[in-house]
Amino acid sequence: MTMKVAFLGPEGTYTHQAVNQQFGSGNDVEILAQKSISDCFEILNDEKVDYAVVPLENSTNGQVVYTYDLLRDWFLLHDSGSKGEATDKPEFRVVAEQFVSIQHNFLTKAEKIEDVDVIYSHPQVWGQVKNFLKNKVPKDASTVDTGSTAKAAEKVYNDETKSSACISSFMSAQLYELPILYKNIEDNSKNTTRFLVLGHKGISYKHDKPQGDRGNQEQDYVTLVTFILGDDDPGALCDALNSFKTYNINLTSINSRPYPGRNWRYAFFIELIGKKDDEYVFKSLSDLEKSVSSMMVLGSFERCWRYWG
Ligand SMILES: O=C(O)C(=O)C[C@]1(C(=O)O)C=C[C@@H](O)C=C1
Repeated sequence: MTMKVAFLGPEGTYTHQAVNQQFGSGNDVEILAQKSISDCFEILNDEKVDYAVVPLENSTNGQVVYTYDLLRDWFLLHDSGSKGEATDKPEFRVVAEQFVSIQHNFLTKAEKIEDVDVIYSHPQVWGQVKNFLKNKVPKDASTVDTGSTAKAAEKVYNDETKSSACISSFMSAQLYELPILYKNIEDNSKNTTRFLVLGHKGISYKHDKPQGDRGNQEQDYVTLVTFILGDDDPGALCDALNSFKTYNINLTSINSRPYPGRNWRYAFFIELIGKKDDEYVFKSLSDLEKSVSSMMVLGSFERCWRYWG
């Protein structure tokens, strides 16, 4: 049975590569490119696809804030921009993760970089190629954000002036027949982006076989939780996080995003090691319950073998 997978498109994005890693590119997988990360959430919620793959964070410049804000809106507010409590929560959850090594290339039809006056790419890219932008790009060239790195390649492909360029993947260079003027221009050679696979059901289809068997160890599972603190008590966050210590829960990361409606109030995202079902999280974090006004388990899933490099 064909599996339908939505992803941030068009084809050639790094998210497309994450889809290929997770599901393969056989004819049992139908991929549906979406214009935005938000559209990936919408089409999954409408159950028009089985899974949606979205970028979450990058090892060089951190959070993909668009995705964090969508997780907040869908799971804590549900109706983005609303000030009240979340209405009906979505059925889908985070069911897997992928890690893609991000090697950026400077693609253009121009003969030399001095002829380039505009550079397109996804906003997440600029922070990953700071040295290249500072040392190689003409000072009067402008940078323009696009919905994805492949969208940037599409724009350069359609540009007759030959004075535009994009920072995109090798796959985009091939798909949009764009010459690579500079290869691997990322600041950090280990530049990696983490992607989430969202779905209504677990990953029953394991294409991405790990190399070697680690066995079912605690650190082979990750649980993502999001919550909003209930009041302005300065100790509320410490109390909340202390409950993780009390229950000996291995907290690996905490992120935050503004919580609409009240300045300087935040939605928190925490990551725990271990396979924790909702009941365990809510039960063992009961102390947390006292200090939070809303909490959701975004998913509990297997650690992708690529995490270990
Ligand atoms: O634009 C793409 O190609 C994407 O897949 C999105 C995205 C991102 O949002 O982080 C993914 C990896 C890179 O860090 C740059 C862009």
